[in-house]
Amino acid sequence: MATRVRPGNKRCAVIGGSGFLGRHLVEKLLDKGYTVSVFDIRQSYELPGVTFHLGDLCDPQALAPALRDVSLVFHCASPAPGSDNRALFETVNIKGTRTVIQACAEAGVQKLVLTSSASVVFEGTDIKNGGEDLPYAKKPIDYYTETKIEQEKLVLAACDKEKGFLTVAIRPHGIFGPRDPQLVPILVDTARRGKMKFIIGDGTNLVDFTFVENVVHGHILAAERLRADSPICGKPYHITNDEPVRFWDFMSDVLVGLGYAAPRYHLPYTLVYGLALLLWLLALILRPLVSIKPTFTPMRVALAGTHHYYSCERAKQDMGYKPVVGLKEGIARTVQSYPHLRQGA
Ligand SMILES: NC(=O)C1=CN([C@@H]2O[C@H](COP(=O)(O)OP(=O)(O)OC[C@H]3O[C@@H](n4cnc5c(N)ncnc54)[C@H](OP(=O)(O)O)[C@@H]3O)[C@@H](O)[C@H]2O)C=CC1
Ligand SMILES: CC(C)=CCC[C@@H](C)[C@H]1CC[C@H]2C3=C(CC[C@]12C)[C@@]1(C)CCC(=O)C[C@@H]1CC3
Repeated sequence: MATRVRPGNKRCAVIGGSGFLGRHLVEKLLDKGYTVSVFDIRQSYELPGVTFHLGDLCDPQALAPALRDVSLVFHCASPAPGSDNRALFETVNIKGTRTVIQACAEAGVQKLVLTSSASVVFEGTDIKNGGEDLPYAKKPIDYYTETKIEQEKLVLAACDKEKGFLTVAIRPHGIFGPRDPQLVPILVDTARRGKMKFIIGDGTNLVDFTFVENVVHGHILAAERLRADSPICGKPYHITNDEPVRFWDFMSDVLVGLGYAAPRYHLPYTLVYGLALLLWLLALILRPLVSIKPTFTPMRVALAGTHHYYSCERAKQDMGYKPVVGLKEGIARTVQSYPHLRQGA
């Protein structure tokens, strides 16, 4: 076990710092006077004040140099949720997170902030204003969620005030913003293929979409409030925009902002879910022969057609969280940042 790094030093590490959320987090940490060590499987940019360490987080020897002299670690690396590679999720999110915890202990790190996900309690059915006391999903909607649950449990259980190792988990939901590689690109691709004409269900289902800077703000607040006498030790926190919005209004605002038509025609939820399930089964059966990647997976239909929004009351109370960018402004800034995805570009 290494000696403890001087508490409060402004050196931190961001595991997954080359990714969408990770890079926004790194930029804000630099603004706040931290020096940052990024550990990632790839390097996607260069910035003064940032040292990159490339490697797989499952490899303790690769991780160690990134955690040297660091008192605070953010862990926001994960395989992309769209993958159906169960073994990869298990290796990176479960085994890899154990490695991260062990490497933190060996390096004398004092605080670990995990990026979890609000979807750890989502089973594909309505959640309205869900609190952190909801049980973990018994039937998680996919391997990604299944392994995010185990990852969160591992990190929270590792919180040990006696040993001076403090942990907390941030559960964001539907992160969006400039440079997001998922939400806007998938949406625009679907629109360009002429498949964004339909609204699944009656279109009134409310969902949280969270602007990336609010997610970053929640992470940094949690890190700075994480002390042995703080109520946040070993707990999960929902971080949202605190403005649930109709899923289809959000999609329409982004689409219209980029010059595409908003979806108009309604399809019954159960019909679309049933078809998605059939297609998923067909893709599974035919997998040895052909690779089919359906747009409408059961998971996506559930995300698009149910209520799932979460209360961030606990984060407000325990860490003084308040979103720093409203939804309308977040959408405007996001739309503006994708000139290459505009209709006709
Ligand atoms: N985006 C969202 O809406 C939400 C995200 N989250 C969580 O937030 C976190 C960040 O998500 P996001 O920024 O969107 O994801 P990204 O995929 O953009 O970022 C994750 C980064 O981790 C890297 N990575 C993956 N596997 C490894 C590995 N084995 N070793 C080292 N680095 C690795 C990725 O590299 P590569 O790209 O090459 O795989 C990528 O650079 C994740 O934990 C995710 O579960 C939670 C809720 C919602
Ligand atoms: C709220 C939340 C958890 C958002 C996460 C991001 C993605 C899961 C969504 C981003 C774009 C969405 C999308 C669909 C499903 C959910 C997303 C992938 C559809 C495939 C749903 C069915 C359609 O009619 C087309 C949609 C395209 C965009």
